Amino acid sequence: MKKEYIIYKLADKMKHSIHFDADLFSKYDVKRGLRNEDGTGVLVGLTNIGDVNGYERASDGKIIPIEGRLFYRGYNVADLVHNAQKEDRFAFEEVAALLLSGNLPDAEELKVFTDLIHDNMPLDHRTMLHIIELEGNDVMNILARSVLELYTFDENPDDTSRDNLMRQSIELVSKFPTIIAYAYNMMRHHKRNKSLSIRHPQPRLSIAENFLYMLKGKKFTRLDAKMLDLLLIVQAEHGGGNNSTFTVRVTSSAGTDTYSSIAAGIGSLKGPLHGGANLKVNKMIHYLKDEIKDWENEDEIRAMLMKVLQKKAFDKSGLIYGIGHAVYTKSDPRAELLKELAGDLAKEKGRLKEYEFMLRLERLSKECIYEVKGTNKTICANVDFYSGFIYELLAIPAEIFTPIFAMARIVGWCAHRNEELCFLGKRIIRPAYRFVDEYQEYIPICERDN
Ligand SMILES: CC(=O)SCCNC(=O)CCNC(=O)[C@H](O)C(C)(C)COP(=O)(O)OP(=O)(O)OC[C@H]1O[C@@H](n2cnc3c(N)ncnc32)[C@H](O)[C@@H]1OP(=O)(O)O
Ligand SMILES: O=C([O-])CC(=O)C(=O)O
Repeated sequence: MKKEYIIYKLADKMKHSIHFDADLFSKYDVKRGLRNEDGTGVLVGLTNIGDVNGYERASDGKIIPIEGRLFYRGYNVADLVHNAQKEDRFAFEEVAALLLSGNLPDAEELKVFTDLIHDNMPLDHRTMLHIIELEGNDVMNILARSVLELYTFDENPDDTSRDNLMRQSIELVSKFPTIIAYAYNMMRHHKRNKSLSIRHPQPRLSIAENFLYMLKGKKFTRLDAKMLDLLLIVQAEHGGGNNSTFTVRVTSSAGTDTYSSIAAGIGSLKGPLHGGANLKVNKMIHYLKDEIKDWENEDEIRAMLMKVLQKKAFDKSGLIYGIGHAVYTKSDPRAELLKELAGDLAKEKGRLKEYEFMLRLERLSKECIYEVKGTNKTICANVDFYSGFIYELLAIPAEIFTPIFAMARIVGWCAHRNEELCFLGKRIIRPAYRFVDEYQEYIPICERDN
């Protein structure tokens, strides 16, 4: 047998060994995807960090859809965003301090915390050299690789005491923007022959400004940086159950080091059903803009969306990216905030026609999903639907849409890791899988005929 053939042979056998009768799930009361029968998440923990509200329960236990609300340490995120806008200041650092510590910092604490972030933004020259030397073709993978490497340069990497965890958390929040900006610039240089710029972070700039500066020098406005700051705030945390944060909690519960756990979270966030959806939305919108001749013709839009849902168009997954959510029903509060911002920005940049096309797509996608899936769950646009459009208006390249999500979510991941490792009564996370195949008698190799 040829070596190449063994791959196909093993894969073919695997095809038969991964089949389960659909009725086995209900027979054994399996919580597929850790979901209850009504689609809500199985309760697996307690947290003091984020609160994601997407529905209420009627007295008969049925779900009542509501407008979504998101709280960080008990504060409504919409209030945090609107106050930052009203006071015309950058607030991602303040939100990071709040999420990591549990308290809104006072002016002195915030200043010292921000100074500490600036101190930690530069990379060890070996990390920087490895980003340049090893190159790479995906910023999320380069980010994960660089985070794993930080273990080597940490003098106390395995210590899970509270002080050490907080030090590591602040260092990670500080270093993510630098790694992402350098990784992207290196990739651009390598893949597109563009000049390579390594700009050092500047001490008096906010994280959002510093990131844009490291990415593209002085080619950004204060308004651009304020938009990015708001995007970072709304993506910083989303409870313990979202796929990447849960990954961080699961790996942390085994007692592994911070860098291994965070690298696992990055891998999860990259998935197109989770944070990677922002890149998919961007590609999907470009595809639809090219394929649909008249952006105002609802029949034409509907027909194309139906093709997407029937796996005949776009990536043939049958998904309309940026629509649907595991918790939210009537609305994702982050999508609502971003929709408003996208409208203002589109007007300013003369791209209202595209914005109106997005609004139309959002409305018609929901209608088409109801029609095709026959689901009675109320669905809405999620945070990823409008974030990519705003990044594009800010001239941020698509390759770093998901990495920017990671730059924000590193805060939530660290807060949850620290909670998982420090709460009294913690347990290693270990759910169960029921074996449903047949038990076999061992067959000596000379008697097998495959
Ligand atoms: C930051 C974030 O992670 S936000 C989410 C980003 N992800 C996306 O935008 C990807 C597109 N959306 C989806 O895949 C889903 O809506 C998820 C993964 C976000 C949530 O999944 P679930 O909670 O399991 O979905 P839900 O129970 O509401 O789905 C019911 C049915 O509608 C389908 N559905 C839900 N959303 C979509 C969608 N956007 N396109 C097509 N079908 C959809 C489901 O596949 C399911 O169909 P099935 O019963 O035939 O399998
Ligand atoms: O909560 C989820 O399942 C996904 C999500 O929106 C996030 O992580 O921001």
